[in-house]
Amino acid sequence: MARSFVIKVPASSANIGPGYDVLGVGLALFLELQVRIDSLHASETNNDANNCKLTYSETSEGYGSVPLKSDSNLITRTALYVLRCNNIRKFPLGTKIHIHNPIPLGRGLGSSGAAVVAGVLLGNEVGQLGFSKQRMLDFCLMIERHPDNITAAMMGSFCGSFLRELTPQEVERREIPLAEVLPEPSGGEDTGLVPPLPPTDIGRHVKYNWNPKIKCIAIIPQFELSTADSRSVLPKAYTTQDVVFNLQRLAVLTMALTQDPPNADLIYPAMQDRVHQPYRKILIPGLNEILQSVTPTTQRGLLGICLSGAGPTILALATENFDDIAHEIINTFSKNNVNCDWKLLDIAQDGAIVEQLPISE
Ligand SMILES: Nc1ncnc2c1ncn2[C@@H]1O[C@H](COP(=O)(O)OP(=O)(O)OP(=O)(O)O)[C@@H](O)[C@H]1O
Ligand SMILES: N[C@@H](CCO)C(=O)O
Repeated sequence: MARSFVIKVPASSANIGPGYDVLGVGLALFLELQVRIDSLHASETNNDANNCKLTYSETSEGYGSVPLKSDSNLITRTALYVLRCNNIRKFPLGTKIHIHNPIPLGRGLGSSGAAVVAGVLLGNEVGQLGFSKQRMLDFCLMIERHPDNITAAMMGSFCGSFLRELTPQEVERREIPLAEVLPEPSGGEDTGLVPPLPPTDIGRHVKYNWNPKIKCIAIIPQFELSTADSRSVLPKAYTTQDVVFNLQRLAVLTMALTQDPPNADLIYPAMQDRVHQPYRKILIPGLNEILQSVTPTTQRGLLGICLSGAGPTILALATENFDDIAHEIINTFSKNNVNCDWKLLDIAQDGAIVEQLPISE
């Protein structure tokens, strides 16, 4: 019998200033997969080694560059990893997936986190594995090995998370090469390898409140910066002073963003950071000037400003005056020869969801 369902996963902004690899907020901009499984039309998916035909909407971010073979696309590779951990080698016969992706790639809005979360939900759903969201986080964290974007995309809202310490045996299961977790695109024969199941509860998280008056302005430069490149410029060690600087602000910020009315005098300084932004300035022309010059004093309604995730997007939190704030930042970027788009985004409260659709012949 045919089955049809939709998977929706929000974009996310990680770090929020001092919360490097800790804080993440889900944003109401959704990666969407329309999935149909119909074995009576299996011939349509015959030319894919894993029984899966992928299409990508023309209006999506990454159209033309995102691979559409199931063993190379991040979403379906992730789903295959989940299936293979559970001894299922392929998608069910006649699986068709149409992807619509409005999340810009490599900009600091959690596109890869959303793709990984979507892939794990897809594997869980097509394999009818019945995993909880908490268990699905474990699979995600085998692939994207910091929990901030992943947790916000899976759980929604404003989250704080950490990776728990693993036992030596669990580390062995977690430290297997990524190529074994996500089989390399090969075009060759399935090796039959069964990857180990991930340890349980790798990631622990809490959801904080978020004052709904606080809106997210994302100013999105028109160039990509991969998370790997943006992490490569960070130091291996920090001074006690810089660590304490961030910890103090992190503790205050999580509560400050819940308070009503939001207090810019508290939020703005609590969003300062000494762990990642200072080092990433060399990769993002104009970042230094923007972080220094756009303040609640210069911009009515602004509460705080930071790099979104690994950048290059800027996240400005504000209660009003969104257009002016965005254009002030866009103008500074443009003086540095960087063109931008911008979006005003609400918080995605619920995180990733699967909606079953009525069966049609
Ligand atoms: N919908 C998608 N389908 C397939 N691959 C995707 C999709 N979204 C993202 N990717 C892959 O993830 C890469 C971007 O990941 P990267 O971690 O560098 O940036 P990001 O997730 O957008 O930013 P950040 O992690 O800082 O928020 C893309 O180049 C692409 O390879
Ligand atoms: N915390 C991560 C988020 C990007 O994936 C970083 O800043 O590198």
